[in-house]
Amino acid sequence: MGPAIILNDVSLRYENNIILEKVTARLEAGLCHVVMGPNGGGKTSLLRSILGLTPFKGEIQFQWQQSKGKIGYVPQKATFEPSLPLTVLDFILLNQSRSPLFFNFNKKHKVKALQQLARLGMEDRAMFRMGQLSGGEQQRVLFAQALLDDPDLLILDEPTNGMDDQGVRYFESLINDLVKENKTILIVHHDISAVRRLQATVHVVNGLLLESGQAEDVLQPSKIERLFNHYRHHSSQQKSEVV
Ligand SMILES: Nc1ncnc2c1ncn2[C@@H]1O[C@H](COP(=O)(O)OP(=O)(O)OP(=O)(O)O)[C@@H](O)[C@H]1O
Repeated sequence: MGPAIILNDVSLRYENNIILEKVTARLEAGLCHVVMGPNGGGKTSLLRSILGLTPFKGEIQFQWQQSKGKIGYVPQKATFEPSLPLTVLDFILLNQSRSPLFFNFNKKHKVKALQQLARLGMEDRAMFRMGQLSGGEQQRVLFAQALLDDPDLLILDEPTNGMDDQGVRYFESLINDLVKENKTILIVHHDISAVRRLQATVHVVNGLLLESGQAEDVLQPSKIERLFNHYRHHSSQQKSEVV
C-alpha cells in the first residue's frame, strides 16, 4: 500500500523568485493524484520538494500504512546521446546495480526487466540503444524502469510527453492497475482530457494551491479558465513571508 503525503505550509523560492506559497494538502494513500497548472506554476518544484531534492520551508510527511515502502520517480526530461552504447535492457538494469545480487546472477533481473518493458509494449526494443529511441519510446522505457522495483509510491513528471496514442493507452491502463494495487501515484500532467480519463484527484497549483478535488469537479469547463489563467501576483510583502 502506498503512503498518504501530508504537505503543511510548504513554501519554496529560488533566490527572490517565489515559486510555492504555503501549500497545505493531504494526498490520500492508494489514489492517483494529478498536479496541474500553468507553465512555471511550481508543479515540478513541488514534486522535487516531496522527493527531498529541493530545499523548502514547511513540512512534508509520508504516512506509510505499514513499514516504509519504495518510491519510483520518472523526471520530466531525459536525453540520451545516440552514440552511447547503452541498450534499453542495460539502462533498465542500471537500477539493479544497487543490489548485491547484480554481479552474482542477472538472468532473473533480465527476465523481470523484459516483463516491465512488455507492460509498456517495448519488449521488442530491448536491444536498441537508448539514443536510438524516439522521445516517446524513451519515456516508456523510463516508466518501465521505475516499475522494476515495484514501488509503493510512483512519482511521474509529465510522463506522456511525446508519447503516441498507443503509448498513452499503455500508460493509462498501467496507472489504473497500480491504483487497484493500492499504490499511491503522483503525476504532473497537462492534458485535461487525459486526466479526466484517469479518474484522479486533481490539485491545481500556480504558486498557491488553487483547488483540490475529484477530476470531474475540478475540471469543469466553467472552472478551467479561472484555474489555469489564474493571475500570479506576488507583492513585496508576500515575498518577505516565505523561506
Ligand atoms: N533550480 C532553479 N533555479 C531557479 N529557478 C528555477 C529553478 N527551477 C525552477 N525554477 C523556476 O521556478 C519556476 C517554477 O518551475 P517549475 O519547473 O516548478 O514549474 P512547472 O509548473 O513544473 O512548469 P512547466 O509546466 O513548465 O513544467 C519557473 O519559473 C522556473 O524557471
